[in-house]
Amino acid sequence: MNITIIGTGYVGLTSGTCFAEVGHTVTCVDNNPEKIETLLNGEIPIFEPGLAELVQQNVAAGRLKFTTSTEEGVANGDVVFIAVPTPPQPDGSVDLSFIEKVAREIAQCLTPEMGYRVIVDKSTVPVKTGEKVAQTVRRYAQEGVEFGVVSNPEFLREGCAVDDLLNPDRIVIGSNDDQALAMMQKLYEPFVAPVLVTDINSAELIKHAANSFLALKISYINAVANICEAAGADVEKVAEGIGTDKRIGRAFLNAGLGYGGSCFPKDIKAFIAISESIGQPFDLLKEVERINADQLTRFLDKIREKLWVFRDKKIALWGLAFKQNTDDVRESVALKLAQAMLDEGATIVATDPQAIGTAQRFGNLSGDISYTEDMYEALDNADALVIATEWPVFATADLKEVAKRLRTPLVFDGRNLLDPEDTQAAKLEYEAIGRSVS
Ligand SMILES: NC(=O)C1=CN([C@@H]2O[C@H](COP(=O)(O)OP(=O)(O)OC[C@H]3O[C@@H](n4cnc5c(N)ncnc54)[C@H](O)[C@@H]3O)[C@@H](O)[C@H]2O)C=CC1
Ligand SMILES: O=C(O)[C@H]1O[C@H](OP(=O)(O)OP(=O)(O)OC[C@H]2O[C@@H](n3ccc(=O)[nH]c3=O)[C@H](O)[C@@H]2O)[C@H](O)[C@@H](O)[C@@H]1O
Repeated sequence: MNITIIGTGYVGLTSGTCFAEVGHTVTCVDNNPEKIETLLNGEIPIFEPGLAELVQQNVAAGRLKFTTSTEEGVANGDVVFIAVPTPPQPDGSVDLSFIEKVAREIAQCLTPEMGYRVIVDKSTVPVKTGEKVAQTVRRYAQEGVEFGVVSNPEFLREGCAVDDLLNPDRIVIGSNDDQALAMMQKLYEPFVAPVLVTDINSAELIKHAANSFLALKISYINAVANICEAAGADVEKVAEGIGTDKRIGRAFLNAGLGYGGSCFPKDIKAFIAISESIGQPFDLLKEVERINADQLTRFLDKIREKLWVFRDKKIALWGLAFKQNTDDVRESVALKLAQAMLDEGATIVATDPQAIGTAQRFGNLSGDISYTEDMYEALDNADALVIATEWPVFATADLKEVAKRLRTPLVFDGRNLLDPEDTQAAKLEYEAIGRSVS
């Protein structure tokens, strides 16, 4: 099928490329000319494992192209996806101005001669946005234009987006229009995954409910971790003990500094605002947010307790990205932690396998911070090592080398990556999350 994706960011570029990979012909549109220029030059504007190769192969095969022209995109696509940002407003509700603008732009490019078109919302949007998109397109399109609107939320995780897209747990398509649903089912035929067909409102709600539930799991285990600390238990054992129950599952029970990233913080805020706006306040999610914010404060207290004061202390910081396998630093807890330590006068030498460049460009950190590609070099003469992101390379660090390079052998592990016994063997003083047993 011929499809178009409007918005060539994390979601648009990765999903467009994966649609091309399974045989569709895809036009990716973006109104940022530098981004399109980069892609036309064969470069990828983001780090996502496996993506660069797939983009190259599909461009070479003639199934994937890039343009800044929405008109060209709409002319080429029987199915037109919207994958533009839905950022939070100061009160937590969703700024839908990007979606509204694209709906108008699509409407103005449609003609009755094009025949029936499907407009698909892939961005994460509040329930009932599809109805608004349909109204807007109808209002701005010529008489006689035929179209259907679908909600097809995206569940990919950054860092494993290609695999999540090619092998999804499920595909959700929601619409009140049978012709649109039939076209979407055909589009997804090459994927081996259960397809859940719903009305449009339910599909939109599934996305916010899914992200909120995952965030809830994280805050739940973090609250349990704090109880473990006070009681002298090990949260890793508790997570294993509850996670092996199939009804609960071990995934997303990793205690740590809490969730960050461009999605969970904004989507939880959005779901709180949506539920309030329709008269059904979801206060449980406010507690999820409170626990999440507390994790950072508690961790800082823990470091302060050992160091006494941050001023004139050199901290080796392992991790800048909001999670492993990405260069994305949006809403990264690692950066919030770094800024808090800098504010108290610490000197930081930071490292990250992929996110040094993005942290320098977009992190807005102010204070005495420098960066090194070499995670061991960061440790030289430092008063403590602080681990803030769950990169596997940190989990397998040579702890003898860590102990040798640090000035004082203090390690604060904000992601429970290291084995307490190994740290003991290396003569490191080790603090983690919810692991008070020695
Ligand atoms: N990043 C992620 O892991 C996931 C994001 N989502 C959702 O997908 C949506 C998009 O997120 P990202 O891809 O991360 O955003 P992004 O910021 O990486 O990409 C959005 C792109 O849209 C472009 N754009 C904005 N207005 C445009 C217009 N009028 N015409 C053409 N292009 C336009 C921007 O230039 C940008 O390149 C959001 O609603 C987000 O919540 C959903 C699942 C996963
Ligand atoms: O809507 C979205 O944008 C996406 O948001 C998340 O994906 P992502 O933000 O890429 O990353 P996650 O792997 O979910 O991690 C989010 C945050 O939670 C933290 N986390 C995750 C898991 C865990 O057990 N503990 C924990 O603290 C991570 O460190 C990270 O800061 C969801 O997992 C995706 O399904 C969803 O599509």
